[in-house]
Amino acid sequence: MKKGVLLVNLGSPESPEPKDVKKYLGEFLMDERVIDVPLWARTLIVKGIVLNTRPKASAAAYKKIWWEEGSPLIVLSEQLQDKVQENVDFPVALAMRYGSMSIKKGLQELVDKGVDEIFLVPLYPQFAMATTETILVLAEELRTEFFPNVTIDSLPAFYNNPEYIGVLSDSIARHLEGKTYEHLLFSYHGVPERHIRKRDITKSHCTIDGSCCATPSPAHEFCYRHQCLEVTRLVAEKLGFEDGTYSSSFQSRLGFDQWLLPYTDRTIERLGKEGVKSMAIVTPAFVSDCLETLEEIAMEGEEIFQEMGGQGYTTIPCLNTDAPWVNLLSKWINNWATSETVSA
Ligand SMILES: C=CC1=C(C)c2cc3[nH]c(cc4nc(cc5[nH]c(cc1n2)c(C)c5CCC(=O)O)C(CCC(=O)O)=C4C)c(C)c3C=C
Ligand SMILES: [Fe+2]
Ligand SMILES: [Fe+2]
Repeated sequence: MKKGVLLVNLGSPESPEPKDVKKYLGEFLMDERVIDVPLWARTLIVKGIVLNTRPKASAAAYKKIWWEEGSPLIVLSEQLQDKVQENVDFPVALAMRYGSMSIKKGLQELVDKGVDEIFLVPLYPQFAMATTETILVLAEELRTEFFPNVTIDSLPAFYNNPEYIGVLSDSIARHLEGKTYEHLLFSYHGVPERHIRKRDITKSHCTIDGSCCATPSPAHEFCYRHQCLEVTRLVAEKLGFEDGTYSSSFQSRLGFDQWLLPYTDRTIERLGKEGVKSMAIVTPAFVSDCLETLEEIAMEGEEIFQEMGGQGYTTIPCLNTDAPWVNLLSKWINNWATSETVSA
């Protein structure tokens, strides 16, 4: 048996031009785990509405953050892959759930190198139907159809792993050193509330009423909201933050459904209106900086805060290729390779 690793992130358009953004959004949003409505309704929403309106605006946003080497999300994920490869003695491949760097190509690349035991690493600290689940389901479908002789293990969500919380807390503390800030906002990518209810294995726990996520339940294994709020709680505990100096919010909503509250843009607005003069913001649903952190948070967020009278606005980068994060991820991979159990 030969081992190999497949790191998987979300993906980006091929270029920040509207036609490429449209193609990418078409694939992404037609995923039944992202826009989780019947096919006819999804087709109507995505092809009839979103793809006729959004690509132009999204392309303009991508243009603001695009690097000479390409999409920040892809470039940073490739750099992460290279650094992890330096610490691991078997092949480390990289794939994206959407776009040309497909999971099928990633699996094929490993198989071509003689790999038949694969460790699949969704690059998301929290479980969500629209991220981790869609990766795991597609990888298993591809395995069954094209690579039946390969085995696939996967890294579970690591939102509450003490070493991950340590690495994230150290990064936050380092970026806040010497900075003045009155409030630290933990902004997570949002999902429609319906996604949380759908993955409630108890069928009754997730009332999303303010307290369910703080009440222990087996539902939390698949509760994105609980897993996000836990990251905030654990980091705040680790760094000794006082109540009232930090909070959590959810960004990047799409459409008219009820998404997880409170919304990040409204929270930044409220903080500014309430007279907070300086704030910092961290985005722990992402391990690599991307459109949602570099444009929506670092650019739009600052603009909103300043319009409301805020002055100091500090954006904390994602873990990207920080050595402690690279080392921790490499350690989980090497642990998988040497033990029978898979845990983060
Ligand atoms: C971090 C986890 C993510 C979850 C959960 C998630 C859910 C989710 N996203 C959309 C719609 C869009 N997301 C977009 C960009 C985007 N989303 C994530 C991550 C999560 N999404 C990332 C890392 C990115 C950035 C990609 C990049 O190229 O840098 C976009 C595209 C950009 C835009 O037009 O704003 C859309 C659209 C839904 C509907 C959803 C859950 C149902
Ligand atoms: Fe998203
Ligand atoms: Fe909950």
